[in-house]
Amino acid sequence: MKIGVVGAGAWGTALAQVAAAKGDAVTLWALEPEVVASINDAHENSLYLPGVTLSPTIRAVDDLAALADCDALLVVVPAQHLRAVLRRLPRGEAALLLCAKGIEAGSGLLVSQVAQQERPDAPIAVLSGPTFAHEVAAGLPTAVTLACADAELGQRLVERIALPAFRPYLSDDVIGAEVGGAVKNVLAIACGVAEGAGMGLNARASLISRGFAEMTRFGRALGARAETLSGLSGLGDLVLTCSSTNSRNFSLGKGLGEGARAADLLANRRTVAEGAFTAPVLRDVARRLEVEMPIVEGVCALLEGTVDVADMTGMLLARPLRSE
Ligand SMILES: NC(=O)C1=CN([C@@H]2O[C@H](COP(=O)(O)OP(=O)(O)OC[C@H]3O[C@@H](n4cnc5c(N)ncnc54)[C@H](O)[C@@H]3O)[C@@H](O)[C@H]2O)C=CC1
Ligand SMILES: O=C(CO)COP(=O)(O)O
Repeated sequence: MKIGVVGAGAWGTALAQVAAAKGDAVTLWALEPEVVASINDAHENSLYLPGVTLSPTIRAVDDLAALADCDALLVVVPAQHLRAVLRRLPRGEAALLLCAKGIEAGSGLLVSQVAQQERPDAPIAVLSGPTFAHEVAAGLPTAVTLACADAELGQRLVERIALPAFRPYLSDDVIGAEVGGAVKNVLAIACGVAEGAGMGLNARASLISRGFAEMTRFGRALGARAETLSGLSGLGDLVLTCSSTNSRNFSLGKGLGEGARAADLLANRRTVAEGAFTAPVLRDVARRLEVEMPIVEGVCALLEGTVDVADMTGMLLARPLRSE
């Protein structure tokens, strides 16, 4: 199975390294010419994954047409750019393994739903789970969810990307795998806020736990299965992302908790904090589905600057007492 990777940020580069680990050639499309040059000349992505020596079998390209002969494409561009990039991909039979975590602004669609609209004939799968890119690139033990409605294709993809320290678990719940990855980014912002404002570890644990209840309610409303939400791509990724400043979303929240404005924290940043883009559209979809998501509502209000940290905390703590 010839693999191509679309998007050479930290995660696309780490996944190219995974796909190349068995010695196969991997074509990696990068948006930025300096990333193409850095990978081909120095076997390093000095912009997005500095310090990692990449396999020499990874060839970076700046032209999406170079992916035309691939059997499977790992699509790793941020959720808000996915539709535009899919429109420019060469037509073909390649399976799309979608690796971004987010909900598209405007449409309110999950990544697989965007891909189905743009590439209705392409077989689709989703890769998600607790995966900091630099740890995967360093070969540290990692387990992920690979979700695909077509069990045979899913099995082939699992076997193609599995490594001794990179362990995919197969699922047929595509929506469930995506909901976890999209929602946890918003909840990680909330946990970062608690960290930045010095609220303590009890607060963080409560946000993870009550946030998981929000994720589960939202996922169930979209048809996700409960066991997917409590698996690697749901609870697993929630715990990872809510626990470390290695997470861009947690770090963004920490800055907010310390009193910075969202616009200042987001200005001129090169790396993506998907939760900032997912939050308002997640809130809108949840309201439409009549799913209660008070933590997500609070994160949105803080990002929009309509409340400060004290207001947000007060609003969450003053909600009516209820059973768990
Ligand atoms: N970094 C990580 O540890 C992980 C990231 N992800 C997800 O993977 C996706 C990509 O994230 P990263 O690789 O971390 O990105 P990154 O933050 O390292 O880099 C930003 C990426 O956005 C691309 N980009 C910027 N403007 C663009 C445009 N107009 N069109 C197309 N691409 C554009 C850049 O070329 C670059 O590839 C996100 O959805 C993220 O949530 C998932 C798992 C782990
Ligand atoms: O998705 C991730 C880990 O699974 C990466 O999280 P951040 O995008 O918050 O850095």
